[in-house]
Amino acid sequence: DLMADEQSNLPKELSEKYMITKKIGVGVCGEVKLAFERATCKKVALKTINKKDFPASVGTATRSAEREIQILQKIDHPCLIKTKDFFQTDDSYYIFLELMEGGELFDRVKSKQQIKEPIAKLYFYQMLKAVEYLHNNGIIHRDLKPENVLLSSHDDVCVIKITDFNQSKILEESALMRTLCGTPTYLAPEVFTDAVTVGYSRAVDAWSLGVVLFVCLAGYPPFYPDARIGLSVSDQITQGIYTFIPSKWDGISDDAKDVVKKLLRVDPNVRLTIEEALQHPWLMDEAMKETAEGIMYPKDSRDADGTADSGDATVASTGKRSREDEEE
Ligand SMILES: NC(=O)c1ccc2nc(-c3ccc(Oc4cccc(O)c4)cc3)[nH]c2c1
Repeated sequence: DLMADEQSNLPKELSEKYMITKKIGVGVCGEVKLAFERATCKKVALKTINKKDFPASVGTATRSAEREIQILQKIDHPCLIKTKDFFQTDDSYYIFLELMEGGELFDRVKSKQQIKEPIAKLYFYQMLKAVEYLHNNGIIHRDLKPENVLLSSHDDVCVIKITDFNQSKILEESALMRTLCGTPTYLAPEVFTDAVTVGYSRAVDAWSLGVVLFVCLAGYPPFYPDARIGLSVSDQITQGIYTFIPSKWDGISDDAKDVVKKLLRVDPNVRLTIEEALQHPWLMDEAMKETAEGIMYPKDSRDADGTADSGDATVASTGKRSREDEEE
């Protein structure tokens, strides 16, 4: 496990409460280790963010770390990772998170080559519900990928949780919104026409979920470096050029392909929103939703009349946010 010196420069109260062992994941901004709470012997994940890792932009690292921590402590949804504990020193943040025994979706797809369609649909439905919750709370994830989708167990049917809010963005009321609330007597026309396209930053999450769904179903990514394509990955993306390789996609339903096509639309204005994806025929599958709701809101958390205690409590206070809730 940890080298003695690493264990030694941890805050004393952290070492007294937890035993840190092996590395289980590496993020862009730090690493994730397996830890045990000494009092309960329960396993937890420890995400360490070193402030000094980006000397040049130490300000940015700290701000994004603080934003990540702010989001982690505010969110409450069965498909979003929860914080268990938190420590800070001059040069690092230590965030204790619930341990997801099934590991990262990335490794699951790698080991299974392709995820069976009904299971991919169960995972995708949970991702949509998690991102719907984030968007309704004015948060854009901006880094959705299989490495940031964790599985609660080794079983196919399990809860998934989205993690890593290091790249996330919190939507604030914008100057444009305040302008549009005023009297437009002296307002130039382009302010109105520009307003039509502002506020689609959340569409990036829909695109990313399209890529994640593609990878789960097909076992290969839609956009990847390949000399035979003759285009850089960024050109493939900006032109929306990808292939449904028949040998991989033959056994997969047309509805599943249709969701992917409508999420991988280059123009964010016509791309499927999270809400529209939840209404797509592929997701109109009561049996799947029954299974999903059953594992997301296990019966012990249900009250007498069997209704689930909604994980969207926070949303109730803020309700739906219009597209205009975007900073410029
Ligand atoms: N990037 C993040 O913000 C983040 C946040 C939390 C994370 N937890 C894991 C993780 C959890 C369990 C894994 O399998 C194991 C490893 C050891 C024991 C075990 O039971 C399961 C692998 C990765 N990866 C994470 C990444």
